[in-house]
Amino acid sequence: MTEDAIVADGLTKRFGEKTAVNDVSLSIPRGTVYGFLGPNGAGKTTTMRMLTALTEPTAGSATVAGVPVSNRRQLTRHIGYLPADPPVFDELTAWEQLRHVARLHGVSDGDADERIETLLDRFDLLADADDRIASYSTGMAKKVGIIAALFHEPDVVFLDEPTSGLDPRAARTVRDTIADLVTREMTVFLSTHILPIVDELADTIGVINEGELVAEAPPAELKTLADESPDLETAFLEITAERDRDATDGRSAGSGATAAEGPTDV
Ligand SMILES: Nc1ncnc2c1ncn2[C@@H]1O[C@H](COP(=O)(O)OP(=O)(O)OP(=O)(O)O)[C@@H](O)[C@H]1O
Repeated sequence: MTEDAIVADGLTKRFGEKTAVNDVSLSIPRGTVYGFLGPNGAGKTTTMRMLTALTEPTAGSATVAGVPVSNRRQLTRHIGYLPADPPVFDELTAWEQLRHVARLHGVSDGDADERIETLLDRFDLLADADDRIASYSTGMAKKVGIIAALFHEPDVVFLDEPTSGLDPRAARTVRDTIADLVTREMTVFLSTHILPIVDELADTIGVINEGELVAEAPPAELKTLADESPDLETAFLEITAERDRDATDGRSAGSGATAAEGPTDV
C-alpha cells in the first residue's frame, strides 16, 4: 500500500444537470483521520459513495488502500463503510447480522464469534445481542453498523455521521475507537456535522461546499481562517458562506477560503 491511503484526482459526479461533486482531488496519508465537513447537500455522501465504489464517478479517478475504485471486488476487502443509515436487517439479531457480515468477508462463524463478542461488549450491546434489530433504538442499530464496518479491520474506513443518534457514552466509545484505529495505521474518513468531533480527532479537515473542496487544512490552521473568532464553527460558517458572498460581489466562487498551506485545490 502506498503512503497515501486515499488519492482522488478530479472526482466529479453529475446527476443529469446537477453537479453534485466537482473536480475534487485528495491526498490522505495512511494512519490519519480526515474530517469531511460541508453543509447539507454539499456532496459529502456522493464523494464517499464514489470512494467506496458505490457510485461511479462521471469524471476523475480515485485509489483507496492502493486499489482503484473501479475495482469494486478487490476494494471491498480493504475498506469499511458506515452510511448515515446503516444497512442492517430488522429481522435478524445483532449476532446474526454480524455473523452474516463475517461470512461476507469469508470468516467462519467459529472464527468470527470471539471478535463479534469483543466488539458487542465494547459497544455495550452484548446483553441485547440476541434480540431482533427491529426492537433496537436508532443508536443501537447504529452501533451494529459501526461494528459491521470495522469487523474485518479494513485499511480505510468511511464513517458518515458515526455518532448521530448515540448517547454520550456510546459517542465517547466511537471517538475512542476512531483514535484507537489510527494508532493501528487505519485511515479514517469521517464525515459529520458535529464539529467538536473533527476538531478533536482530525489531522486534516476538508470542507466541501456546493460540490467543491473549498478549504483543506489541519483544524488549528482552519480556525485561523475565521475573521471573527478563531473557532471551527465560525471558520466553517465563514468558509461555506464565501460562495454566496462571492456571487453577490461578482467575484469568482470559492476564492477566499484558502488555508495558509494551500489547497483550495478545486
Ligand atoms: N441519486 C441522486 N440523484 C440526483 N441527485 C442526487 C443524487 N444523490 C445526491 N444528489 C444531489 O447531489 C447533491 C449532493 O448530495 P449529497 O447527498 O452528496 O450531500 P451531503 O453533503 O451528503 O448532504 P447531507 O449533509 O444533507 O447528508 C445534492 O444536491 C443532492 O440532491
